[in-house]
Amino acid sequence: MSLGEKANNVAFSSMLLSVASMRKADELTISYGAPGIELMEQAGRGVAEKIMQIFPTHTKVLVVCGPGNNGGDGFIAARILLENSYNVMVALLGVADDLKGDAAEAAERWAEPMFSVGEINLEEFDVVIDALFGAGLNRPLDGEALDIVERINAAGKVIVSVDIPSGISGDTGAISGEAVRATHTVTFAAYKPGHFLYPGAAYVGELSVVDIGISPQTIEQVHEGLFANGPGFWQEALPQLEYGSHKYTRGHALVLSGGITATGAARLAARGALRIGAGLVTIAAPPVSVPIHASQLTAIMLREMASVDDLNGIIADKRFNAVVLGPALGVGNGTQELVAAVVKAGRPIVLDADALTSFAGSLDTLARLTEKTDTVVTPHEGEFFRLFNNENEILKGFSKIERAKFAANYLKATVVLKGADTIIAAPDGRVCINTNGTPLLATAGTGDVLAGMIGGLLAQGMSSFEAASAAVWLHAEAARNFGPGLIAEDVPEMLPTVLHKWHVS
Ligand SMILES: NC(=O)C1=CN([C@@H]2O[C@H](COP(=O)(O)OP(=O)(O)OC[C@H]3O[C@@H](n4cnc5c(N)ncnc54)[C@H](OP(=O)(O)O)[C@@H]3O)[C@@H](O)[C@H]2O)[C@H](O)CC1
Ligand SMILES: [K+]
Repeated sequence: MSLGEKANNVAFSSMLLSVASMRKADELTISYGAPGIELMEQAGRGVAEKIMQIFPTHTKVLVVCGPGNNGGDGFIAARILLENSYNVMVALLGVADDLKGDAAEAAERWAEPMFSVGEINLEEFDVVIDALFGAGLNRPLDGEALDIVERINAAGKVIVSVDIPSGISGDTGAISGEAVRATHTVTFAAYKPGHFLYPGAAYVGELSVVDIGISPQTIEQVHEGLFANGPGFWQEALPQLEYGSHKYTRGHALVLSGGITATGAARLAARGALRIGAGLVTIAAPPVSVPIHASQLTAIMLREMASVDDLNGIIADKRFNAVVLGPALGVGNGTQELVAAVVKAGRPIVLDADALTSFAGSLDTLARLTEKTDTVVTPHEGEFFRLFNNENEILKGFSKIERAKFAANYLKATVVLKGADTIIAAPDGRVCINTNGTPLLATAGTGDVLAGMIGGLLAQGMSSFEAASAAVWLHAEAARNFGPGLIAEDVPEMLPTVLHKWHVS
């Protein structure tokens, strides 16, 4: 696929750029002959056009500009709005004479008066454009910078942030002191990780990206393997139903069940695997649990598993081509042995919950297993800490992305580090940041469903990183489609609606 085609391919639009790679893209584009002020003109125009799309010309707009190129974008946006008969004023944090380079040129092109942020009464305006800080934020806001951000937040106006809400780190989403709570954020060329990582994700408001003349080739060239999760990223990798499909071509997922008081988790996982499209799903359960399952299963099949030998007997059948272990399986050596048996059989596996906690304190034992077969592990923060707390010295100060990458490399597995901003990290260094997280999922059993959904996609032959990314996004989308009152049992049943809405098979 040529880069040009790639640019149209939605997966391309999923590429995220770090602040450093964005700066490199900027420099490369300028070195190819596009003057920086031209990029700034297009950035400022993108912001102005967002305002003109939403607000009528009599809207009173205040552009608050910072001391750098983020402020430069603001001057351009102000001039273009004025040229389109908008009622615009500009307030500057700092001194116009200190402006340098493209920002100074942009200020030159704003031929109207410039006020200081101290002179401005925010009450007089309808919309505030936050052009204070963007990629160049390098320390917590204080003094006048903090004061104007607090005043902007307190004014209760519509706020459009340029590139990233001022005070938010473009790379981590962390807040430096305080940050602008934007209604809209307009960014350039590509989204940044800080747009999707909390708390930043809660400050951006409605997010949009505008092309400022940085070519797909350049973006591809500086891209460091960071992706925004969504259908655009994995849609092409999803198993497609063909006329020749029959249940065996759609794979056979096996879910291991816990004891008599903990059978629901396996049924939730199994249902998730079936609904996401696995042709067949079987639960392997200890004898005491068999009658419980038998009375509640219909399309999902059931096998008795009294011992590891029984499990070996079951997975000797090569048609079982993905295994989900963990949901309420029990914590201890028994579970470690079940994991070892499935690894020996060489099938793709999903390790969740107890299958991870059983290895707390013996991370290397787990790593020696997970490196042997295609593995997805799905820890939430607590399980992650229990597994990696011996590595705490190394991980101290690591961002969420860096922790997920460390774990993926350590385990040679795809790591789904769950949370409001779930991170999916592949052993090869690629990282996918989820973009549709919802607190609706904070209810018992939704993690079991997710583990099953990943297993169901692995059973259909999808590779781990894409399968985990697709399952995470579809799982959250199903919850969003259901809405308040969601319980785990509802998630699999909402999948058909989501799969249909997003035209995925
Ligand atoms: N291709 C692109 O991405 C383009 C981006 N554009 C815009 O440029 C900004 C980045 O501009 P930059 O000048 O690098 O930095 P900022 O404008 O974000 O910050 C300005 C300066 O502010 C100072 N600073 C940083 N943090 C603080 C703080 N907490 N309090 C006070 N001052 C702060 C810092 O200077 P110092 O000398 O004080 O360190 C910053 O340099 C990007 O976000 C886009 O909006 C281009 O316009 C188009 C192409
Ligand atoms: K900003």
